[in-house]
Amino acid sequence: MPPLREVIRRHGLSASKALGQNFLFDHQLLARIARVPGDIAGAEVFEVGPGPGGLTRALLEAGASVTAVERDRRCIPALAELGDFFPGKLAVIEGDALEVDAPALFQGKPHVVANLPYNVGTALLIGWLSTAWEPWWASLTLMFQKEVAERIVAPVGSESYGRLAVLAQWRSTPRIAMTVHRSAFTPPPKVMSAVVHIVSAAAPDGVRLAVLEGLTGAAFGQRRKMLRQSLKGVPGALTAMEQLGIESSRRAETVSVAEYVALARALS
Ligand SMILES: C[S@@+](CC[C@H](N)C(=O)[O-])C[C@H]1O[C@@H](n2cnc3c(N)ncnc32)[C@H](O)[C@@H]1O
Repeated sequence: MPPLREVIRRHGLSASKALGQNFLFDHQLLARIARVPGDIAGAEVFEVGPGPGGLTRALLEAGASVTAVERDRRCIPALAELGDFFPGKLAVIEGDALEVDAPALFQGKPHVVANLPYNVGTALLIGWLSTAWEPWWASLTLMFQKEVAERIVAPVGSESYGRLAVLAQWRSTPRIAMTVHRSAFTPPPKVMSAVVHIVSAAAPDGVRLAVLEGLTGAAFGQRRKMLRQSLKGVPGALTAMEQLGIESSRRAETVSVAEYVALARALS
């Protein structure tokens, strides 16, 4: 296979700021990211935003079958060329990952792997955590700016703890698998990055996601306020808090994921 930098030069793939493009070239680093989901030999992988295909190569080299969605038309010929080295193992779809019906693309449960611009990555993550449960994916391995990764894994009581932490933790287990220095990217972004790995867990019984989201939206919408104030507008919340022994003078960031789940169950 030709070196990645040569592919980029030949296809004129200068990084586009508008598309949030920061490319990774370090072969060892890419191989480490491809190992985060575990042994993917023979497994299906859904890659979002392959760009010139650095991570795609690493996933294919690890033995996966990759279906990739890329929005930048310029990258498609370079990805097709990569596919020629792994016959039958790479399918590329030109399109917007926010609009693609991803579950329909797979027979089994794919591992999802993505290095995306942060706004797109967060929107997709929220969608992937909000699907019917058990989810259609086997695991999520996603690059984020470090601060967003910290919000996903944040423990109760920490500054980063909020709606995203509760959504990511109430029926799945997220962890930061590795941090990635900004200098690893071309061009380097302003901030550090981290790879988050998420596997699903059993959903707690009797809890509706919409109710949980309503609660956390209200509570963290006014995170400095006491719960008796911030949850005043959520029907039944104050009574449920009392029944569950959750002090109404507490603030949103002191309420654990299990306590939000118990409250949502009482209101579901
Ligand atoms: C940060 S770059 C990463 C490229 C490559 N995966 C790497 O690690 O070097 C993000 C990629 O996502 C693509 N992208 C951005 N928004 C997208 C969207 N909504 N759907 C699909 N791809 C998108 C960009 O064109 C770009 O190729």
